[in-house]
Amino acid sequence: MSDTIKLPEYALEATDLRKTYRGGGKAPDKEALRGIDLKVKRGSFFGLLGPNGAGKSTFINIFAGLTNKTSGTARTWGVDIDQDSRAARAAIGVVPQEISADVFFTPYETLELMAGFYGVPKKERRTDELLEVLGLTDKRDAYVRQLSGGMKRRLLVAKAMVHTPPVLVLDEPTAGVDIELRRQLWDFVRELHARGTTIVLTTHYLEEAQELCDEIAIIDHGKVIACEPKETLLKRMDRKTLVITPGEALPAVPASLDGLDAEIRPDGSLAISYRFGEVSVAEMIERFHASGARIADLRTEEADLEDVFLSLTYNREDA
Ligand SMILES: Nc1ncnc2c1ncn2[C@@H]1O[C@H](COP(=O)(O)OP(=O)(O)OP(=O)(O)O)[C@@H](O)[C@H]1O
Repeated sequence: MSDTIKLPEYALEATDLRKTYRGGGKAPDKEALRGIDLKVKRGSFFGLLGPNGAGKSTFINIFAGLTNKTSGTARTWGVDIDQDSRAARAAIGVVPQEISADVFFTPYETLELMAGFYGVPKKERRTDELLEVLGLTDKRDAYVRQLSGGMKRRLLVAKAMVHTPPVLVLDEPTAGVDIELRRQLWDFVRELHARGTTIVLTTHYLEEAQELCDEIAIIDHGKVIACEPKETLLKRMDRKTLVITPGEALPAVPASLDGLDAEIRPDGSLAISYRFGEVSVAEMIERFHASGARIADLRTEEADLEDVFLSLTYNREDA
């Protein structure tokens, strides 16, 4: 990107984006996106989370040019996909969820074909560099069908990067990838992000999103139910848990803790869930001691993304 070009504030923007899949035969229509408003800031590492069938892939596929939207607007790198679909597509690389291998080509040929498809001039191609950073150099001339699942997935990442797009979208990139490969993949993606690529990631591994993303949106039943910086989202769960390991096994929750949300866990520890500012840790300890029991150990637990996710997506009324 040249410095003289004004960079957009948002890498992706969706306004009232809707998608209804028409049911064939007796199948009913499916409203997969029900008015999505979402902005992904340029330069962010954005997590798009949601339960199965929430609409994440549909959302991504509209930006990738693989699915037609029913209504609403979508802009990639400031370009409306209806007004200039070619320029919009050139700004984005999508690593799809499904592994569909081009079995008759080698990784090298696959990347060269893809670069040709995007109109990347020969001297600007990065085929060997991409194979190298994704650990595929020694498979450069093998048939793709001979690659392992993890290698095929890395080839998909390389394919999405041939035209050096400023926005890279990864749809469930580590499903079925072993820990070592997952780490390599994240190192690569982190490096891209550090060099300025905007990353949008969908994942079922909430720990992964919690570790990597700085901004998180949660989609459920085709609607955005939360979109905020990760830290803000985590603060929504202002509940903490005080976990006391008693000196001796407790037969029941001590009466001195009446009124508090306390339970004995299967491992024998006593867990008191409390809202920050509602009751102090000192008071809880004092009340525990008042029962005559001893404390062998003590710790607190904070909410993580999984708690937030479950509390937001579980049993929603408008679902
Ligand atoms: N081609 C299609 N025809 C009809 N319905 C579809 C089609 N593609 C997706 N759907 C439906 O649209 C809804 C959203 O699907 P989508 O794949 O976007 O969800 P997702 O959040 O990506 O799910 P997952 O996490 O399981 O990948 C689902 O109910 C799905 O069954």
